[in-house]
Amino acid sequence: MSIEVRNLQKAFGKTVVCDHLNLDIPAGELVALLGPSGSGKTTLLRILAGLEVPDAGSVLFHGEDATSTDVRDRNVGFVFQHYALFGHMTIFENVAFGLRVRPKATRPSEAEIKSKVTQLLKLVQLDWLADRYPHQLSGGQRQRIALARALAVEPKVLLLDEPFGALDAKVRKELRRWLRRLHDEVHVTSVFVTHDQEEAMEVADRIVVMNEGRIEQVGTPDEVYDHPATPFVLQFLGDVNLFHGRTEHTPGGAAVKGETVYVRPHELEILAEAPAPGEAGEAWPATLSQTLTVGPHTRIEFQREGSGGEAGSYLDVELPRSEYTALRERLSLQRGSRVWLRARRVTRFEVGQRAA
Ligand SMILES: Nc1ncnc2c1ncn2[C@@H]1O[C@H](COP(=O)(O)OP(=O)(O)OP(=O)(O)O)[C@@H](O)[C@H]1O
Repeated sequence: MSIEVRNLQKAFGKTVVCDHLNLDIPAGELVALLGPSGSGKTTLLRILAGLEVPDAGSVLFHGEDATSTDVRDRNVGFVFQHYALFGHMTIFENVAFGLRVRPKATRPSEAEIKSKVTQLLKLVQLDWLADRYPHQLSGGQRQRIALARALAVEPKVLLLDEPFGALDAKVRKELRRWLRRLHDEVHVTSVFVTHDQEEAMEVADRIVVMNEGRIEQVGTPDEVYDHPATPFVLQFLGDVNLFHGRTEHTPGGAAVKGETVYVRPHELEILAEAPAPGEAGEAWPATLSQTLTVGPHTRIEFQREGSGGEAGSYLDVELPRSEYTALRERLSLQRGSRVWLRARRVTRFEVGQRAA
């Protein structure tokens, strides 16, 4: 089922949490709402669910206005970060719950419930845990059961709020891939909230980047990473080095037009000497100040040289560990080494600002 959000507004007191939001989610997509804490992701999700009422605007499910439809009639499934399973029920009964509480007319038979729950437990690859109780499961297993329980009632839309937030890094990673595969099997339109850009990039078909109640950009993971629409998106999706580019005074001198140049750490290469005049790419002289190796990557911190206002500021370069080791040998790199850093790729944004 497709979801459309039209001109949605919501404020808590004076805090505007959803600021004229417009969004189209085609049926069957897996979409991530990504943004920092307080950007309005959860509030948007709760409005989609019918747990929160917007001040203005509308939500359409499959083209029909669902803004005032009760949460029970929206046919949505939820999975939350701390989605407590019923502790006194077995895993099987937890998953069966949504089917058993249906009104008699639409309640499946006992045989149908058994077959459906077994099928769902197989889908989340935990059928061998059917007779256990929630406290006997790991956190990751519990979240998979929570998903099976949400899917049991065949929701038209699945809403997940930081579903893996409470789990440790390794389990989170496993569950992300698992969620992606699961979605490829069931194809239910799904929206999940996360503040983790890696999680969004790895799992989602499309990412909605939110900031201060507004949508900054909607796009595939590649689109938002390679072609960020705003400086916020660029900076939120990964580390970046920042340079202040040229500044122009507009006629009359009332306003200053500037430019900021952004380069990601893995887009900088280390050269022993200044590039020859006319060679492509911008380059900056810098001094190596320290290196840090974490797993397969080495992060090398440099300080800019020169006499401009940015002399002394730090620049990060990131290389695969083996590549850095080879380069260190070749250029005899050590703390204090003077090199040039050349950008393979830069992103520029104009900054229009009033002159002081
Ligand atoms: N019921 C409420 N009453 C008052 N303020 C609220 C309420 N719910 C949310 N807020 C405020 O609205 C803003 C957005 O909250 P929301 O939970 O939607 O953001 P979020 O992007 O999901 O953040 P997080 O990642 O921290 O959950 C926050 O400033 C929050 O304090």
